[in-house]
Amino acid sequence: MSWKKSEKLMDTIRHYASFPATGVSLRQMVQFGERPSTGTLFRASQFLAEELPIRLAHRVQELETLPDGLNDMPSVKKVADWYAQSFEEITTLPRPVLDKDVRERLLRPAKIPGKGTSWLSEATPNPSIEEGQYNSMNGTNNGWTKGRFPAARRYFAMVDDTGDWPPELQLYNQKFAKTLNRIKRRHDGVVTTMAQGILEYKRRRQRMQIDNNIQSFLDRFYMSRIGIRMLIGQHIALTDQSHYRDQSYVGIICTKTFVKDLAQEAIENARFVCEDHYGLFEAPKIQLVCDPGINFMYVPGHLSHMLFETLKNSLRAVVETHGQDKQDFPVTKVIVAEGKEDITIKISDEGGGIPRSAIPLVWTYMYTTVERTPNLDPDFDKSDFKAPMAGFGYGLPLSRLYARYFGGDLKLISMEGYGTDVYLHLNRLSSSAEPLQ
Ligand SMILES: Nc1ncnc2c1ncn2[C@@H]1O[C@H](COP(=O)(O)OP(=O)(O)OP(=O)(O)O)[C@@H](O)[C@H]1O
Repeated sequence: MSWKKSEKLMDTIRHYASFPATGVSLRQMVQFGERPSTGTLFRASQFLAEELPIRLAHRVQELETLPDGLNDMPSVKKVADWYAQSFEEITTLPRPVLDKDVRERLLRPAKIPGKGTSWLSEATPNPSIEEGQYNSMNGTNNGWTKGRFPAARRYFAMVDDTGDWPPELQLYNQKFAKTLNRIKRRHDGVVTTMAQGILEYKRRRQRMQIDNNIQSFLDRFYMSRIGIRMLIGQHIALTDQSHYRDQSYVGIICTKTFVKDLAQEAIENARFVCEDHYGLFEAPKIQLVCDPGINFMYVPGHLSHMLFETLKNSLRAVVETHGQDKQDFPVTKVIVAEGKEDITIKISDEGGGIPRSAIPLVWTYMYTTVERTPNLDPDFDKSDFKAPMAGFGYGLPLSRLYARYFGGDLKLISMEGYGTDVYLHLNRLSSSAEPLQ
């Protein structure tokens, strides 16, 4: 069944796109509660029922006005339609009619014994982001943007939960989570489909590389996607509390993410993919130096992704520099350091490094030294972006966005002729705001 957007829907999208997004920090998401009650979840649903359409609307508008005909590429149109359809589904979901008492109670913050009223802590500016770096609004909405942190505190808050809530609230929460689930699945293939759109554009225009405009659009677009999926994933997990019996989880956030365990797993996965890809009996070795006690609050899925992508790059460089038939490869070292502000992971390989002139290129989407970009099968849409050994040129730029999303960063220093050091900084204060879209 094909879906078409109406003019009326586009008007509503334009209206929502005139409001700025409200950033939420990792700490705020966790303070919001391990097992939120029906009333608290309802408040969060209400917040998201406004916040997600605002974020989706910005993306639809931007996708539709991309320069140089990029907006006309079939895959780009497909992605824009997914965003518009999801916008429609959230904004048309009927909300329960509540009587005055319930409405007032929903606005009363919970009192936590010994702690007073449970307003969330303020988000602090994200240290890795210059103001407006990932913002598509070009500072036209300053009046609104200034108020963004108090807004997050107002909406994303625990409510007074003494006594029962009317059944409509619970019903709405369930319906809302179901809608979010459907949306999340619809958007699974966004990264691959957008990559396909860029390929279509590069072929049509006979371009080798994308220009700065498109590069910064993609940065904004994928950063926004990380944020949207984080909010959606967190809300679904909090509504369906059966998944996370583990005490250290709040939704998809793990308050005790043990770096050594995750790094070990990423090393095994990257070596496995490397052995498989090059037909090696044994992939180059990776040495891990990490105090087993190091842990912090993070989203384990994000950390695994970044480690896996950077380790794969190192293994590929080592194998290709020293030759596949070599018996003994130089060992890649992964060193984890714990500071007050950051946990830093350094990945040092002896894979020959990268020429200085190519360093800016490694951060651009679709830059890869793989000769033939693997064909993007349209059926691939269904799954999330799972890269093979290499080939799309998305590994580094996307990993850097994941790092920056929670106030960290990813840096790369190379010694051409010897090897590369990648520094993955992870901000452990967890109070920094999302880069706003
Ligand atoms: N550790 C490294 N040593 C040498 N070259 C590297 C290293 N890491 C990255 N590169 C270079 O940077 C390019 C881009 O890396 P990136 O991870 O973004 O994409 P990719 O590995 O080619 O593809 P994929 O999207 O599948 O990860 C690589 O093709 C490679 O040439």
